[in-house]
Amino acid sequence: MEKEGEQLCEAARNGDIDKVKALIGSGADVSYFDSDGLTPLMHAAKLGHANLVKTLLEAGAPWNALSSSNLSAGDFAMDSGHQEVFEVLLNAGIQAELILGTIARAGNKNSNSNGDYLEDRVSFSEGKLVDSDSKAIMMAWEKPLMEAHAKAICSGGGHILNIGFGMGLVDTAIQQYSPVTHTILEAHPEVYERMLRTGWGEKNNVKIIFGRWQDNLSQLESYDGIFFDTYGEYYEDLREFHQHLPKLLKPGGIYSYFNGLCGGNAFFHVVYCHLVSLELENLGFSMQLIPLPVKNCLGEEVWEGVKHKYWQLDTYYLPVCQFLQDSE
Ligand SMILES: C[S@@+](CC[C@H](N)C(=O)[O-])C[C@H]1O[C@@H](n2cnc3c(N)ncnc32)[C@H](O)[C@@H]1O
Repeated sequence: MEKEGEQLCEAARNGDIDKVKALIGSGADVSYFDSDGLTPLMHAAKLGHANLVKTLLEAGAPWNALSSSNLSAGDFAMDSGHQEVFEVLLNAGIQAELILGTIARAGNKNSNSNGDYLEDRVSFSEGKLVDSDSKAIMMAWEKPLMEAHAKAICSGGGHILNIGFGMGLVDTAIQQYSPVTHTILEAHPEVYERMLRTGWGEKNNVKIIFGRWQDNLSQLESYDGIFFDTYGEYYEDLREFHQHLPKLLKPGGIYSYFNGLCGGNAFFHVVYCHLVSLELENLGFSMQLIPLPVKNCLGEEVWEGVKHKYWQLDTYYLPVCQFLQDSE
């Protein structure tokens, strides 16, 4: 098996599609990792062999396998500038995640993703808010990003909704635009208690709703700007929130969310940016991703004492979604 695996990797490197097909036909393992920790798909992607990439994917090669340095075939294609291979892998990733998502939703109907986190202790310190496991809930390096999100959702003034207070960075920035009303939904008891202690309950235009957004939809109205940034939730929760957006956002209103999906891998992040774009466009929103460089605000010292480095990319893509439908 090992011998065929090595031969498959070599044939993939050489772009020898006939040899690859013959080896697959005789049972070679398409998900084999060679002694460098690379799969045949990674080799083909790295060298830009688009047809070979398609053949390997059709034979069941995993699009999302990772090398020992945490790179996928798509990362290799991106890094080497092989556009056609990149697009083939991107489509494979989107298709696979759409199918897996549908299966997961069918089996997961009544689960509550962040029940444990909401019962857990959190602690605030200089520059960060962490859970009891030292995982960062929110960090000060995100301040310029939060300011950019606030600017986007407040561009039309009016009534603003923010879901997830955290360190209050985005809410502080929203206040600079003096919205008519500023509604904040926050589910964690200690975060909520700190909001009250620091005077958020006394601001004239602020309405705080304590609880999970899922349990408080009936208290919400419709808004000119909405921002969504929760913790301990997953893509599925974001997706579920998006199903409510057509009711929550006024025509012409702006919606944005913290775009941290798969922030540890550049190619997976691109796959998820596309998935969310597709889904929002299907719901009647236009979607733009504005690139913001973040490399310079992210030195190694930023992550000291934090368990999981949730962001490792040089660019942040700020989503700006506009509701295009006319009101009837
Ligand atoms: C990443 S922080 C938000 C950071 C915030 N954008 C800022 O600028 O500081 C996420 C917040 O969402 C809250 N949260 C988590 N799940 C929630 C839910 N289902 N409904 C409402 N708030 C939630 C968390 O308690 C936490 O305070």
